[in-house]
Amino acid sequence: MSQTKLILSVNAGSSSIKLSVYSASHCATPVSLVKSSVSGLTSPPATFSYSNNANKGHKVEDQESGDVTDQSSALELFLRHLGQDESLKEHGTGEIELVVHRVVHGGLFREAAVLSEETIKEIEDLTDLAPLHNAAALALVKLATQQLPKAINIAYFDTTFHTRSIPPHVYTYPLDPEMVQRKKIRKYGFHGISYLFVLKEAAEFLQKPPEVTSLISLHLGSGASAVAIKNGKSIDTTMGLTPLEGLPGATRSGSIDPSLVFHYTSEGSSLARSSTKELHISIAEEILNKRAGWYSMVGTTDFGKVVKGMNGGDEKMKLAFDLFVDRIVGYVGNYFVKLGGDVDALTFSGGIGEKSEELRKAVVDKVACLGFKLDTPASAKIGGVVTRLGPKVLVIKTDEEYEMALECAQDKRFWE
Ligand SMILES: Nc1ncnc2c1ncn2[C@@H]1O[C@H](COP(=O)(O)OP(=O)(O)O)[C@@H](O)[C@H]1O
Ligand SMILES: CC(=O)OP(=O)(O)O
Ligand SMILES: [Mg+2]
Repeated sequence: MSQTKLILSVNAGSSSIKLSVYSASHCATPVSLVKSSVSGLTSPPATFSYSNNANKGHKVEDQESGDVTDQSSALELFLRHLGQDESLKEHGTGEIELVVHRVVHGGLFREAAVLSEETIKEIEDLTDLAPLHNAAALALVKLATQQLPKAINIAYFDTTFHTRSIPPHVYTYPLDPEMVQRKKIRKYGFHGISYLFVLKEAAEFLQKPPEVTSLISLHLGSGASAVAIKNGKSIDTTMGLTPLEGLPGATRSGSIDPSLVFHYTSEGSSLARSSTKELHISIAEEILNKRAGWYSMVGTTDFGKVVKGMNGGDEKMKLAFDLFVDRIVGYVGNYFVKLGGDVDALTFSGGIGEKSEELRKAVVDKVACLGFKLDTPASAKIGGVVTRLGPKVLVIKTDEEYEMALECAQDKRFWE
């Protein structure tokens, strides 16, 4: 029997940070001890929750945390609460030994990477290609290294699930091959940790091995994307070189006519004021990443408020909702064709996918011509990890933190 270790999973999204602690041993299923999150980072004040599964464990429910303004201050708050959580001392050495970080852009890394000076440098070089994510993730790595000095830090990448299998004619952009090669310009794809979790859960639910399971999966959160999974492998996804391509999001435009940039502002290529030493962001990139999406259309990053406003008769909110549905169903149609109609399920995940019955109903109604339908009321309670809403429609509560801990428990590099 191998030793038990405490793993801390750190999932820095664009509007939230999700943190979980697991007790794990090599090749065993990690046991969840603590779940915590800070949400609403783009619509302050942020909300902090902490819950230990043990009866006597530490608990904080939806506490407004005005002084938490970014992912790093969120991790500091979490670590203060973790320090007060006596029950963790009963597991393993009582100290966090492995910290697994979700790093959104992993370029061509083919597997998880132990964070060293060299791998951190490689990730730093990708920072400008995930302007809302990579710099924040690296700041968290630095903080975790300072505050948990004995732990090994490991990066799990959103990109690997896609870069392992998307074929060249899909990942190549029609541009000068010399420049493409030199600048490593290609579709990378993101949300891959979430899609791997969704694939495994959908396959188990459908009682099929993942290797023969085909899905159209939607990850709809602050950042939104879709993927076509053929026999367990990503064959296309909507995000590209950066997480900006494809579907619109809370503050992101998604795909637009590239010429629009030059019409929008004559200073598009100048550096934005928010550029830092670590992150170079042009004015155009700032507008399309941080000042677009439903935030720009209706002034909120919370899609729940978009739905509420629409239901209350607000026409602008309805436009934002309809536009999102339109772009989603366009990709569902596209991927249905790419999968030759061989689709085991259409799955919904992410904050919006898991919580908005209106959005799910609108999407499924529009793709009814492809054979998808709801036979369970759209208002059905979403319980457990997988909820079936129709013959080929599933809601899957994604868990990137668990997926990273599971992969870590299975990787012999961390247990020798
Ligand atoms: N009840 C709800 N209805 C619709 N959308 C919701 C609801 N609750 C939360 N959301 C949306 O989910 C988003 C967060 O999704 P999540 O996947 O957790 O975020 P992130 O992209 O930061 O990882 C929020 O920004 C909000 O737009
Ligand atoms: C890649 C991405 O957009 O991630 P998130 O939705 O967590 O911000
Ligand atoms: Mg997320």
